Amino acid sequence: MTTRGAQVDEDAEDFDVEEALALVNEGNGHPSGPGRGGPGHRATPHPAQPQEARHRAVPWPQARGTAARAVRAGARRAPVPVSLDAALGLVLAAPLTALTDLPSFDTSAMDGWAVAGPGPWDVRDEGVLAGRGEPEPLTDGEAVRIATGARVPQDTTAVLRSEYGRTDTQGRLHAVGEVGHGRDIRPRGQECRNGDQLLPVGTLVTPAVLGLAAAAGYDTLTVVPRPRVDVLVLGDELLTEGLPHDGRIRDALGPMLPPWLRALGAEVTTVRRIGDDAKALHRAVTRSGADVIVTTGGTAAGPVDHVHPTLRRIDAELLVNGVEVRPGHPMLLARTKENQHLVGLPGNPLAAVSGLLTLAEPLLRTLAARPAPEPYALPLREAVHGHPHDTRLVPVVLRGDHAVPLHYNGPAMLRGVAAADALAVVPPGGARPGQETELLDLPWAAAGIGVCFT
Ligand SMILES: Nc1nc2c(c(=O)[nH]1)N[C@H]1C(S)=C(S)[C@@H](COP(=O)(O)OP(=O)(O)OC[C@H]3O[C@@H](n4cnc5c(N)ncnc54)[C@H](O)[C@@H]3O)O[C@H]1N2
Ligand code: MOO
Repeated sequence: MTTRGAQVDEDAEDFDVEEALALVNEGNGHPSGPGRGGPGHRATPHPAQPQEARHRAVPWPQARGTAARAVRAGARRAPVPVSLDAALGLVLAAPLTALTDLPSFDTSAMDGWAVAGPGPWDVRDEGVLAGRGEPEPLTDGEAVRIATGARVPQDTTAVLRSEYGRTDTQGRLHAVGEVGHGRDIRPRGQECRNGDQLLPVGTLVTPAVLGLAAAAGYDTLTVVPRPRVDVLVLGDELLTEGLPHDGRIRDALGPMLPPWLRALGAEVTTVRRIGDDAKALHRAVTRSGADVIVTTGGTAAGPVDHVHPTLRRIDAELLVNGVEVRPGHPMLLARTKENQHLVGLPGNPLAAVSGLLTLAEPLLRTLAARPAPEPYALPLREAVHGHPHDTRLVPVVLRGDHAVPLHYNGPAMLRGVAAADALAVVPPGGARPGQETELLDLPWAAAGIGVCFT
């Protein structure tokens, strides 16, 4: 569980960078392909379970694999050049190739004197500062005061640090100790030559990448744009302010999903609350130009659960119709148009988080060409009850080398996940204390920086 790289659809090879992105990201083995079910994940329903409720649900690893591979050729947005400050968190669609030598001139690495030949040296009156034009060449036996970062004059043999030099009464400079040839000079091209590839296609743009790009002469970077996501929040019972009253509750998903989706690489283009209105849902889905529509609620079979009927009405292709995971088993993934997918998150808030990480995360990762997070496992500090047949996703905090399960992990609760660092993937049947358990990092814990939330 240690390889890194994005799951890139083998079929999505339609623009130049696709092949390179696939090469960069290949071999990650995550999320699972069809073969990664692992022990305990069944491809068929358990005989003890009601068939009609479960017959279409697929094992959790399979659902993630399907979501990662759902993107067809051409569905990813074409690469665009963006200014450096807009590139953070995106993925390079062109290699970062040095536009200059780095350093671009022989540079003093220290404050002191540039010297030519063996000492003692006559010291020039005027020193050399960083950011100035080409200084006069030195002649043998000559020295000049120089600042860190300044251009080293031609024919300099070394830089003598201030603390290693002393001036005699005649003003001549002497070295304290040896001054090796080339000492404390950063030669032009030491880090790279103009045209060297610094970073490949598929690299996530981090703050360090921005710094390197600027140093190497870039004003813009060519990146894979964020997939556009429309969020549709369903439910007549939802309030957008104040206290719950009269059977109505606060909408927890409207505030939670947009920043989380951004953390997963999306550009959230719309957040709409459309109640339990089948017509409004149909209109919103058919008019959406987003790459991905995320709905919340209405996935089950209740009287006002309009997601499935709407998908049938528009003849959408159901790619995942229920997942053997708790919470969140009614989650779904559909292809609504050639280049558009819909992720149906269940309305219970922790079930929605489960759907976000199970279906939206791999789908958005592929669309954004992002590298997959490196899968990892830690032992659990306490036993976790399992579902008899389904995977459970349980909020945990990471303490030392252990994952500590949190309480308040019911499907309608966010109290556990709000305090969590990760979700533990608890296999069917549960996990013993000390059992190594796969962890899905939550964006705020994994990144440690604001990259993902920009
Ligand atoms: N007969 C059955 N009923 C249900 C089943 C089942 O298997 N058989 N599954 C249950 C499970 S599990 C889930 S999860 C929910 C999924 O239901 P929906 O996706 O249709 O969601 P809703 O019914 O609209 O809402 C469920 C629950 O969540 C609350 N909710 C909805 N949206 C929000 C929001 N934005 N913020 C906060 N809370 C929200 C809503 O009020 C409900 O309490 O179905 C079960 N039923
Ligand atoms: O999907 Mo549900 O959250 O298991 O209650």
